[in-house]
Amino acid sequence: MTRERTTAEAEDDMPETPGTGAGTPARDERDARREREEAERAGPEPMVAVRGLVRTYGSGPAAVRALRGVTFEVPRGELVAVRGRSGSGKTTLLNLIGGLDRPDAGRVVVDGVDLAGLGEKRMTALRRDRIGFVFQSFGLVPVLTAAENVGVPLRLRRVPWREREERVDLLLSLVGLREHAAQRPGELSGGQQQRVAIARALANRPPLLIADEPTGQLDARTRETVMDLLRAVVDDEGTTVLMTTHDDDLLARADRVFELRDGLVAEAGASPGPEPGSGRPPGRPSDGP
Ligand SMILES: Nc1ncnc2c1ncn2[C@@H]1O[C@H](COP(=O)(O)OP(=O)(O)OP(=O)(O)O)[C@@H](O)[C@H]1O
Repeated sequence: MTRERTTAEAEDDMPETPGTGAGTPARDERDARREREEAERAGPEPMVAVRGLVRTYGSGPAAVRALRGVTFEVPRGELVAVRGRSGSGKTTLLNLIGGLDRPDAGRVVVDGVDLAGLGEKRMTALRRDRIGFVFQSFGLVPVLTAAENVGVPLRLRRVPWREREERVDLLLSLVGLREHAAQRPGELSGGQQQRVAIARALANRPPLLIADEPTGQLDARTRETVMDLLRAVVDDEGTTVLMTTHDDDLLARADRVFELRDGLVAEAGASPGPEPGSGRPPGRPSDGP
């Protein structure tokens, strides 16, 4: 396939004139333009870009090298799963991407923001506004009702009462729990609690939802509902979801699966029904990279 020559490529073929050599302002401008054009050709920037991530716990002979140079990307609008044996570093990886922990080396860019450049205040704001977290243990406040739990992130952002009520109502409908709005976590099943946690994570309309073993504590039937919900969050809400899981059924519903092994990551496969033109082969995730 032929494509039109870019301005930078056309300029490259032009004879050098005095004053346009390497290191000159004209050359710098040309390089910058070429980078912009390459970025445009490469398409939208990923929701998450991780480069050479290293995280070691402790030091000396007892040191645990949880991540030894992890590089991967999470494209926007996909349900992406990370799997790996217990202790392979999945939670460590999510904590670094979610800004809950800092790496020893490497880069994490979330929604175009390089986390390394953020102080604690801006990191907190990024976590609040751009990332929703869902944990295996739900993390709901026991004394608050389902509706109040979902409304917590909105209160933190001082969203006015009426707008808050509307958003909470919409979110509880989305997760199928409108009828349970006034119940406290202790009065809900595990699957219902996880759905409240997902609704709460979506309260601030984060572009990225991070979920650590979201179906880990659930029985088969409630797992199904939560899996449907995560798929709907991606397909209907346009949210990007990055999750860790051991659950084969959930892995099969992911658009992309990465495997963490020996502190490194490899793409393990894609689920059936790739997007037209994505070039990804159909089929369940393979057993290894
Ligand atoms: N705070 C910590 N201090 C010391 N070692 C840690 C700490 N957190 C994790 N580790 C170690 O780092 C390695 C990776 O742990 P991590 O929790 O990221 O794995 P995981 O893949 O999420 O495991 P699981 O599936 O069991 O949750 C493990 O060997 C673990 O023991």
